This record gives sequence, structure tokens and C-alpha cells, in this order.
Amino acid sequence: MTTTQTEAERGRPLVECDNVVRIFTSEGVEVVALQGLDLSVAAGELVAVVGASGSGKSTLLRVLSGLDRPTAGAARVAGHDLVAMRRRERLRFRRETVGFLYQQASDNLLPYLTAAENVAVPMRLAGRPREEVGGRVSDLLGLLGLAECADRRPAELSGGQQQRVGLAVALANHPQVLLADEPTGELDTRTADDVFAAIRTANAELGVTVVVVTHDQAVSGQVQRTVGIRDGRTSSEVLRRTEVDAEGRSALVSEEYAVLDRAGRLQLPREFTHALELRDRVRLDLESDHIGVWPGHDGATPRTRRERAALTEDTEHTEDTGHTGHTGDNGYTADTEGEPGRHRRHD
Ligand SMILES: Nc1ncnc2c1ncn2[C@@H]1O[C@H](COP(=O)(O)OP(=O)(O)OP(=O)(O)O)[C@@H](O)[C@H]1O
Repeated sequence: MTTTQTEAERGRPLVECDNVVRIFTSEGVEVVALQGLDLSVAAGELVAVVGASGSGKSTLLRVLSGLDRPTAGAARVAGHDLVAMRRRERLRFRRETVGFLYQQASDNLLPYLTAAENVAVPMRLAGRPREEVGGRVSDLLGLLGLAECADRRPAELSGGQQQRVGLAVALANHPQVLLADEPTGELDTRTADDVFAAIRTANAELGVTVVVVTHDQAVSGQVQRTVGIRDGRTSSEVLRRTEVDAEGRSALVSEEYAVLDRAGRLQLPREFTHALELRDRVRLDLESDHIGVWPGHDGATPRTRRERAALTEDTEHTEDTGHTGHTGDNGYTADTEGEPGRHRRHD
């Protein structure tokens, strides 16, 4: 089966959101669903966007699938400008460039058609020749472990099989990007793992770039990169990679990063801000290899390195620890050396 991307194309940004804003107005009240969201997904990546209910996940997917238009900002998918795109281009984009997998099987499949007939529908709508349609249908059903289900209707399939047929439908027209909205939300853990395995197969074998949105934190175990979304903007990332030690043993390592946008904005994790009662304003301290963030307080207690340096002219305090003895120093620092990316607490 042909892959969607060549090796040379892998790695270039395929999905790009730059400061995307989406404001809904209902009954005179404005709801800011996306507030300056940045996201970049490279060709060939499999990324999960994870966030609580109301964080803006579905709004993001609707924008990326061309169903909705951002209020402000820039969004591009596979070279298509999602803000400027006109009706005709939008239709072709939705038919050929992106595939969509919904949470409910009833949104992915027509109940009166067999699995094979369902997979054929998007290709027939796109006007593909009959001989191509038959080959693609059996290739996809075979790849996703559904060959024996070809002639069954959705009601005769398990929940996991229905989602995998839905995946085959989404992939039918060789989309460059697969967008999945809570694709395993209705399934038990084992069946959800099977569906994720099928999504990974599609990503690896067909080269399709995948963006999955979910509220399920556990999904980060299934993907290479997890992007956290909070209050309509991306806030953190977890990267997973395999490390091999000197004895040749491999271990899966995951590291959490905060996302820094182009304007230098950073969202601190909620548990950090709660732990230190950080609010309204904080003091920043530039060190040689990291930045310290300190509660703002009332300005009466000197906190920053510069302020401490001024103090040390009068006292014998050492700067080695980065702490002044009198502050209690419960500030967090994000190290850039030693443990890159890890949020570490200084005791
Ligand atoms: N058409 C709309 N009109 C008004 N407000 C909307 C509309 N669509 C979404 N919102 C609001 O925008 C915010 C983000 O909604 P969205 O559906 O994107 O969140 P979500 O993370 O997908 O949530 P869930 O996991 O519950 O589906 C919410 O406050 C929601 O109420």
C-alpha cells in the first residue's frame, strides 16, 4: 500500500496553529473557546491533545478539519490556509486532505451498509474508479485486521471493530491528516488499546499524520507526544522516547515540558501555582542556566538575584545555592541543565 508521505517529507510541519483565537457569541455572551493557541505537528507524527472538558479540544478539531473558522490567528493544514480558504477549496480539503474519526460509531458508519460498503462511500463520493475502490477497501480492512468483517453491518460488529471500520472510512481517500475526537471514549481499556494499536498501524504503515483529542490522560502512553490544552491554549507537552543504557537495555522515558510561545508566554502548571500561592504577579530571576519564579508578595522582601546581590554587599550570604536564607525560598525553577525540561522543585 502506498504511504501518504515520502521520507523526505516526514518532519516538515503539516499542521500549524499560530495564536489561534475562536470566540463564540451566544445570547450576547462571548465565550473564548481558543485564546491564542499555538500548535505545530510534523508530517508523520502521532500526537494527542489532552485537556479537561471545556478546554477547547473539539473547537480545535473543528478548526483543523475545516468545519469552523478561527476568529483570529493563523491555521494551516497541509499547505491550506484554514482562515482564507473559500467554500470550494474547503469542500475538497474536507474530502481529500483530512480524515475524521468520531467517538460514536453512529457518526462514522451508515448502519444499513456493510463494513466494506461503508469504506467505499467516501471514495465513491470523490469519484474514484470502481477498480481502485475495491482494492483500497480490501487493503484497508486487511491492514486494520478486519478482513473477516467485510460483509458485516455495524450492528454485527463489536465496539472496537466498529471504531476500526470507522478508521478505515476516515483513511479511504488517502488523507494526509487524520483527526480523531475521543476515538476510544466509549470503549473499555482493552478495546481502547486495540483501537489505538490500529491508529498506530495507520500512522506507521500509511504515513498519515494523526492528531487525537481526548480528556484521557492515560493516552500519553499510546503516542509519541502529548500536548496539554488548558483554557483554550496549549500549556504543556510530554515527549516519549526509548533510551538504551550501556548494557543494551531499553527503557521508555517520558519528560514533561511547559510550552513557551513566540511572545515568551508560559503557562505554569496549576499545582505549582497553587503550591506557592502564585497569583497576579511573580518575580523572575535570571540565573546563568535557568529562570527562577518567585511569589510576588508585597515588595517588602527582596527576592531576586539582583536584589540579593545588593544585599550581599552588606551580609555574608553565599550565592551558591541560589537561595537567601531569610526568604524561606519556596520558589520553583525550571532547569535547563542536568534534567532538561523536567519541572524540579528546589528544596
Ligand atoms: N457553538 C458554541 N457556542 C457557544 N459556546 C461554545 C460553542 N462551542 C463551544 N463552546 C464553548 O467553548 C468552550 C470550549 O468548548 P469545546 O467543546 O471545544 O471543549 P472540549 O474541550 O472539547 O470539551 P468536551 O471534552 O466537554 O467536549 C466551552 O466553554 C464551550 O461551552
